[in-house]
Amino acid sequence: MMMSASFSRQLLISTVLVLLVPLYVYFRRSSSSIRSKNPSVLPRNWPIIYMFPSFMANVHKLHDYLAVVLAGSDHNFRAHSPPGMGIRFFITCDPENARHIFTTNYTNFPKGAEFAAIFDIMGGALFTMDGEPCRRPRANLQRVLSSPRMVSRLAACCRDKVENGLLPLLAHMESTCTPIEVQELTSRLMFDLTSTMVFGVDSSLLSSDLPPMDAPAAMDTVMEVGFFRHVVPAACWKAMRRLNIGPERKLGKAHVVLRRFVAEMIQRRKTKGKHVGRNDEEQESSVEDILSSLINDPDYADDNLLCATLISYMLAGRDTVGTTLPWIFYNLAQNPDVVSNIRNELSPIIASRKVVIEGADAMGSMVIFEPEETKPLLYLKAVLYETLRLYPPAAIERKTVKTDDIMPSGHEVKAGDTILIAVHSMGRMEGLWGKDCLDYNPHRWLLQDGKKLRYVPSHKFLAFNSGPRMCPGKEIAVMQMKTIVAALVWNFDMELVEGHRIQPKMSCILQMKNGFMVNLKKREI
Ligand code: HEM
Repeated sequence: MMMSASFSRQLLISTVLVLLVPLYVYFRRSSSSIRSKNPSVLPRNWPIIYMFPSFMANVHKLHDYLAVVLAGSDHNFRAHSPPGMGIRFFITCDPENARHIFTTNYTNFPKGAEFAAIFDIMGGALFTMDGEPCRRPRANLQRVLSSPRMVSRLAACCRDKVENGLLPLLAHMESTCTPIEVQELTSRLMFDLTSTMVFGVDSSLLSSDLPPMDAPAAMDTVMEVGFFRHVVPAACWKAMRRLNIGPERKLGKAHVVLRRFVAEMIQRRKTKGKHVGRNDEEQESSVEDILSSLINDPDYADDNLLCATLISYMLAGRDTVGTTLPWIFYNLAQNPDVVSNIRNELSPIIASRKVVIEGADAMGSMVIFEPEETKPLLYLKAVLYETLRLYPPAAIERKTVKTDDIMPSGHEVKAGDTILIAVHSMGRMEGLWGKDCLDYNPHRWLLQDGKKLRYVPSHKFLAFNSGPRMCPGKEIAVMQMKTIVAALVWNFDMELVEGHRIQPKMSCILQMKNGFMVNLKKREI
């Protein structure tokens, strides 16, 4: 699943080379826009090459770099190209600006044509759409995802997968003293769960023979080359695509793999013999997966659009939860007190209901938790939110400006400007979260001795987006993460493999570059 070291190098080299060619990607600090509290942390503005050296020196740790720059510039930062080039960036992690962009004046800040071009594999799908055309597909999707039948089916699938896939596999690996790469495992798990949600078919990647991960690897490539496309001028990556060289060559192959995967899954779904699409009324009551809600919809008669849409839902479901889970376990491995608190919250459930997993053999019995049982748990939810505050999978949101506007922070933006909303930085600002903003502390989410979850508006806690395009899968994601984390934390102790370095990958999604290696030990309960 992980990007190979050579591709990683190739991506970095291509990024550097392509950035060196056109002068217009060089950032220039607009002196009037920065009211710095600490000018030393801001990118140095060199003659001719502008902020290019600072940018290149930090591109491998872009999110941390942006957090420092934004903390030093009152949460807002403007970067321009040299005069005449017409490239203007406004980078912000100011919640009031986020509210303006995502809600109050939402129609003035579309994702834009360049965003749609960067994610061309999802061309025409909801994810790349803007404005009024979103309304219908979004409403349809929300209807499907919130139907009681779908919700209970997804909960049952998740529970069964934990019981019959995840726990036995972990028990087996533990018994053979095999260190576990958590990110690959959660990627397999979430790929299977998301395939079931999207196609009604389990892709069975989470099994003891660890089958090849061609389609998940292709999805990772979409996100990694998407990052490349974001940071180099469009003309450059488009030329590389025409010539079929560098990262674009790898992306072309990934597109083929993903389209083939979708075609196979549709075929398997049909062969399964379920009623895929009937009359509206019957379909409404029988929707068990997203595909059956689309297959007879005239809006999706075009096979390319259907394929793009199904790929986008696979990415929305797998990438986000699959990326968040390793960060949760990474934080738990370093905070044993948080692990104890989770176990204390789970204990009363065990007292009232215990399920013994068959097949655990010498490992003894294991316990799972029903999604209904973990639903009311507030501390566990606080653990999820605290992880998403510090490690949001979509670390940067990109918008464009339709007509000239003034931000609540007082900054002017012009039609055609690009706005980057630094979601990752927003979770790390002292002014927003207090002096302990960098500490992992789930208690910050709790009130009244842990009896109430603190309300934080979505424009300040942006992990699930905000406004009309807020994530429609939030409740499902929370259910899945609670079920998985509860089972793992209750049944196993987890220890980081010594010397393993954790760092984010250069990607549109906040994956770990080297994965996350741990040793597991079955708990004696
Ligand atoms: C930790 C879990 C998750 C997080 C943090 C998350 C976050 C997000 C974010 C930030 C967006 C906006 C992306 C953008 O417009 O640039 C989004 C959109 C979306 N999410 Fe989620 N998501 C999660 C899980 C899920 C799940 C499990 C599903 C499916 C059941 C899902 C379905 C979607 C869809 C379909 C969209 C597109 C909505 C639109 O464009 O209007 N997400 N999500």
